[in-house]
Amino acid sequence: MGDTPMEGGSKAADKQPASVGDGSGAAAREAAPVNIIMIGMAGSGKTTLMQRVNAYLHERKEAPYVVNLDPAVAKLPFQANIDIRDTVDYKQVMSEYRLGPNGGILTSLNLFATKLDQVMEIVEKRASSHKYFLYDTPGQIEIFTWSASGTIITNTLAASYPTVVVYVVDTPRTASPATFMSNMMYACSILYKTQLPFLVVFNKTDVVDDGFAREWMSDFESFQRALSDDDESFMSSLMNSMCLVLDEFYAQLRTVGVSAMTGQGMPELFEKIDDAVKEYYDEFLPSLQRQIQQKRDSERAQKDEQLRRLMNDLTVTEGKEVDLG
Ligand SMILES: Nc1nc2c(ncn2[C@@H]2O[C@H](COP(=O)(O)OP(=O)(O)OP(=O)(O)O)[C@@H](O)[C@H]2O)c(=O)[nH]1
Repeated sequence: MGDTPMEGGSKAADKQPASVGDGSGAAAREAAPVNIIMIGMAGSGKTTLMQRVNAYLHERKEAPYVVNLDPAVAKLPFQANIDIRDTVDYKQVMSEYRLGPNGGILTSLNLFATKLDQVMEIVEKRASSHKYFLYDTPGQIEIFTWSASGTIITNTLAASYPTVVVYVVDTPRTASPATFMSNMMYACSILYKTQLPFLVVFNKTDVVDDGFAREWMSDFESFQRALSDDDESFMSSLMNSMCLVLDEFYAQLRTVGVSAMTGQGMPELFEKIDDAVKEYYDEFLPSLQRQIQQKRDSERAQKDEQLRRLMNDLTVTEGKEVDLG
């Protein structure tokens, strides 16, 4: 098992990660790369979308930098610049620690996270030559979004450069009100957990158009009608109440419909990503800077208090008289 995230076979330099700075200058914002983290249920089309976005950006002469964070993926349809599988052997982790598939993915991710400083060094080196950095994550969504290592990876990326979470939805499989609501609640929980600029991508629109989703999110009554068509049970009335809760989530939510298969919706996807980057600078970054400042202030206050106590405890004592004769 390698212990160093590899990039084209070369070792990362021994440097600290870059910082996004205060992001105040237009030129600095323009020059900063953008991290796009693909998250979604198994089979929603993350990997296919990665491949499509990769091809689209190549066409735009903006070749992205691609990072695979799924240790268990058998075959990638694209060339990853950094691949977790080059650092951690998922099958070896499973047998060495006697783990099942999910435990194997989680432990592989934990091991990889211990080398995150090296990843960030590579990212920093590549930041001037790539506008977009794409991150594919495991289909076992909770392993990335609810694990300490997933949080460390996400927070480290977001503290360094503008970062957008792209939540991929399998549109044909969410066309029933119950599945739609469950998926949106999941999306809401991920937004709440990461607190990052967020974009819901309704994928597979070549199979089912995402018009129904847009209508349900913008018109509460149309969703209620769909619910009552569905059934009249307790679940339906529970979903009615939850729908009210989600209404506020929808009001702020950025969505786009795409087909990773045909490429439909790619320009619109990037318009929304640009919009999410703006939110990163306008809201996320100032809030992050406030948190950092508060942490520093509280650490300083703690140190001052320790010093004050130390000084209070100080007393001058007179020793025994020494006979110099
Ligand atoms: N029709 C259609 N099929 C799609 C689209 N995107 C992905 N698929 C299909 O959906 C299936 C799952 O796609 P993947 O890209 O492997 O999904 P994933 O989310 O990466 O899956 P995991 O790795 O299990 O998490 C594959 O059969 C894809 O061909 C799309 O836009 N349209």
